[in-house]
Amino acid sequence: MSAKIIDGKAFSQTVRDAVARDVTTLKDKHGITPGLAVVIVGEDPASQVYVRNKVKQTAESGMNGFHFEMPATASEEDVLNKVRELNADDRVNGILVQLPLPKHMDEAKVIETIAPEKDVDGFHVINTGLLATGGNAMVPCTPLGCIMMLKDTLGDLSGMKAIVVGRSNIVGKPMAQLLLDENCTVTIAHSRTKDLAAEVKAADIVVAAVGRPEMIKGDWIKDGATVIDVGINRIPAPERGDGKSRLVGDVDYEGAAQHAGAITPVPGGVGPMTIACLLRNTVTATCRQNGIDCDTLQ
Ligand SMILES: Nc1nc(=O)c2c([nH]1)NC[C@@H]1CN(c3ccc(C(=O)N[C@@H](CCC(=O)O)C(=O)O)cc3)C=[N+]21
Repeated sequence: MSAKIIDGKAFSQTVRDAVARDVTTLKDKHGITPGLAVVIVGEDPASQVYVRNKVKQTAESGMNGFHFEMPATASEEDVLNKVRELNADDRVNGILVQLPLPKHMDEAKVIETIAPEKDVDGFHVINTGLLATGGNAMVPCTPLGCIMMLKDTLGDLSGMKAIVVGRSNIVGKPMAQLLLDENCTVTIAHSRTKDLAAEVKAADIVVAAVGRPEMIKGDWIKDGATVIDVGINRIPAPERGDGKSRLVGDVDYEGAAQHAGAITPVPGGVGPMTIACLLRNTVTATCRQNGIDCDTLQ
């Protein structure tokens, strides 16, 4: 069997086109230009591609982008004050504080200081609570992108067995919640799971979000299953002969593609969808802050 490749790059373009149309409507009909503020503290080389793409695509969507870089030596209070300033700024509808933060800062404290209605990452406890209880949450961008790709590939997910490998607050837990909302039977696996291979083998949907290069082996995948690979791992690539590294996911792509019905590549899968969903969330936040029904924009 040879798997269908789920093209996150192409799908993200469709999402971004729709966002751009919504931004045009918000400007023309309501006189509002959505604004997204991104705060980066210190330098994490791993996230530089992300930041570059984000800034470029915010501009392309017609939104206002506000970019703040603070040194790694900034104090927690400096970051909290920046967040408070953005909370109070009417031009800013969405706030993203790039994680991870330097070790001397309390990430939870910074996140909980973001106004929940501007929390376009969906990391604030108000939003995680709303997601868990079926409310009107801001949904974290990566899980949102994953569920969009799954529904686009499979249609109705009702009754399917899904496994999420990884239990982080930013991907694993909200992903499991979204799959549950689609009436999947959901397993959350982690480092203490006994016989992970057997758990994965039972699943119709596999979402891998562990951050370990190629740890999910191809022969663990049930024939015909749909595989969503959230991992973006940079590893040495001596075979290239040019000293450069390469990107791999959390799934052994070549092996898994022999069994899967459909699979996301890395790069070009979940990553581009995450950014598109950040823009989508910024439009959603703008609508909610202004009492506009987002569904009627186009
Ligand atoms: N508050 C916060 N929210 C985040 O959503 C967040 C964050 N902090 N910190 C860093 C991580 C990382 N992240 C990525 C998103 C897209 C790509 C992406 O688009 N990758 C492309 C290109 C990869 C490449 O070529 O290097 C791809 O997968 O095809 C990568 C990484 C969001 N993060």
